Amino acid sequence: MTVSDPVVETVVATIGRSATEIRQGLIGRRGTVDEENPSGETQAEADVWADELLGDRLTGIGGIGQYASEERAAVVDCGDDPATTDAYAVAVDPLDGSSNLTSNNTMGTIFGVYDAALPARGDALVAAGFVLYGPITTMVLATDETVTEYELSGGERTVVERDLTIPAEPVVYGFGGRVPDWPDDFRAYAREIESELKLRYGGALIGDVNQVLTYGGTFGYPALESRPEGKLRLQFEGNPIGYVVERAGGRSSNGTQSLLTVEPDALHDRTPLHVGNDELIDRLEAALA
Ligand SMILES: O=P(O)(O)OC[C@H]1O[C@](O)(COP(=O)(O)O)[C@@H](O)[C@@H]1O
Ligand SMILES: [Mg+2]
Ligand SMILES: [Mg+2]
Repeated sequence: MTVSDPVVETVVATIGRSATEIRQGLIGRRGTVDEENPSGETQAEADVWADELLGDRLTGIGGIGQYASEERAAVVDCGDDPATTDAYAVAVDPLDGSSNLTSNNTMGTIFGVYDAALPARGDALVAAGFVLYGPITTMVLATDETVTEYELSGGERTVVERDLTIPAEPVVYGFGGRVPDWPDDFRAYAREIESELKLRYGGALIGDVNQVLTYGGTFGYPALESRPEGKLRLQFEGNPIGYVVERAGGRSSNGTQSLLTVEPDALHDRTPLHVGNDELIDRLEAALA
């Protein structure tokens, strides 16, 4: 099943084909480099390598005017200006959860295709999705039309689930950050959820969100006492994940409003991030109000 917009389809196909190579290329790239990314985090060799690989390929696609990545300070202009033409901008988190390379746990690649110049609001997304490097490599893709899950193998993208929706009955939850660093109102909400749902936390947003999409429930990386702005990045993580979960029938929130309506100030802005079944996100917002 292909996407009807040919530019979006080319982006998705390019990321799908690159995923097999990225997965293979992780071998021998589990160390860190002596550099920090624009968020001040130590880069893994694989972060830098995956960003270069995706950057080279995505900037060459006709109809793509900007490329931005969690691993680069500035937006790369690579075609017409998305602000004034119908070119799109692509933003990626080349490797999400790359600290999991050390322990050989799940990681992902996140992407968003924006019909606006970056940084942009999430409601300017025309498509977003992620690759999950689990026991098998899968992709979840959301467009205006639907959410689809694929298996990726040998450069092929095979549909495994059409019209993916979040199950109505929540089962799992995962919350990031250290408990003593959680604000009191979030901690009180978390205590309730802990007594209702089953804990799943793997340290890669993609792995944890995919469990929520599979079983129902919620994932949150809240505002912390030490970091009120949260940990995750709006353009590269919050917007695309919020878009996928909302398209799948759930909700996203920064604590007070949909992630897709947050006005960005800068490319590497962070945000508290909450996604999941709508009644859980309603409860979260009520708890933080
Ligand atoms: O180590 P912590 O604090 O649990 O943080 C885990 C979170 O950080 C991240 O690893 C950040 O993503 P990156 O690896 O792309 O920087 C998320 O995937 C994950 O949800
Ligand atoms: Mg990430
Ligand atoms: Mg990353």
